[in-house]
Amino acid sequence: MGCSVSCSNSASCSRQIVHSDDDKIKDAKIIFVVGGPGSGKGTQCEKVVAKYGYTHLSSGDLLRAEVASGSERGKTLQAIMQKGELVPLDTVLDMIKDAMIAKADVSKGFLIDGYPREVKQGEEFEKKIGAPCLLLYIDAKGETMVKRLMKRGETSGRADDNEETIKKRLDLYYKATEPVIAFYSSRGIVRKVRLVPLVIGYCHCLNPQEVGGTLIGENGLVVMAGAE
Ligand SMILES: Nc1nc2c(ncn2[C@@H]2O[C@H](COP(=O)(O)OP(=O)(O)OP(=O)(O)O)[C@@H](O)[C@H]2O)c(=O)[nH]1
Ligand SMILES: Nc1ncnc2c1ncn2[C@H]1C[C@H](O)[C@@H](COP(=O)(O)OP(=O)(O)O)O1
Repeated sequence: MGCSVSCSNSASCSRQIVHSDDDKIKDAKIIFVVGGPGSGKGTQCEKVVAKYGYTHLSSGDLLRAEVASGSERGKTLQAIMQKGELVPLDTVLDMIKDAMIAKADVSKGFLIDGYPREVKQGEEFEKKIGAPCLLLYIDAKGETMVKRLMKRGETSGRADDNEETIKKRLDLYYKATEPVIAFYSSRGIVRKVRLVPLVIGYCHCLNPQEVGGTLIGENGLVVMAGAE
């Protein structure tokens, strides 16, 4: 919801200044988090949130919440997601925007996980919301992603964590999402995150300069630890 403020000098000013919801997020710090299915986007986002207090918004989680609500829109989405396909751009973008607005007053910045899935999604996001300052690209081998998702599928209850749909999601990732990385690389804002085996505690594999100083504090190092 927007709020409006009237000009105090009504004699000289009859104009109303309207602060819309869009204004609330227009200067928000935005970090896209991109990677294949099961690459560990959600896992790494949790670590960044724990350390830096950013707001984590996963497009997949937002869509699954809509499905769980039982709404008509959720039913349509479920059918698409079960097949491992992308839902319509406007739907996912509206959901992300609403979620950002809802958190705008308390957020230090947003980790947008699972978006953009294709270059067009990035372009539309920038038109409707704003530009990202960084894109974290979580890199993982195809066979690693498949292995993890098959394992996750044993307990996740996710209709798309099965062999056939995982393969389709992976194919779509290579076809549609990898070009996103090339698109933002040309702007110099992509940071490729290679997960290294976690032995004990955190692995400091990126430094503040490498992430442009945007994600972290003065002495901090970005925490990105994982394992095959
Ligand atoms: N062995 C291992 N497993 C991991 C690592 N990171 C994540 N996982 C597991 O791999 C699975 C996928 O991780 P997620 O963080 O959900 O990956 P995601 O990219 O968000 O996946 P989607 O939700 O499908 O987009 C989960 O079961 C994680 O527990 C890692 O570094 N090593
Ligand atoms: N930005 C986006 N655009 C369109 N569809 C999306 C989307 N983010 C998620 N979805 C849909 C299609 C995906 O197959 C499904 C699950 O997404 P996800 O939770 O990010 O998992 P994954 O990355 O493993 O595919 O939700």
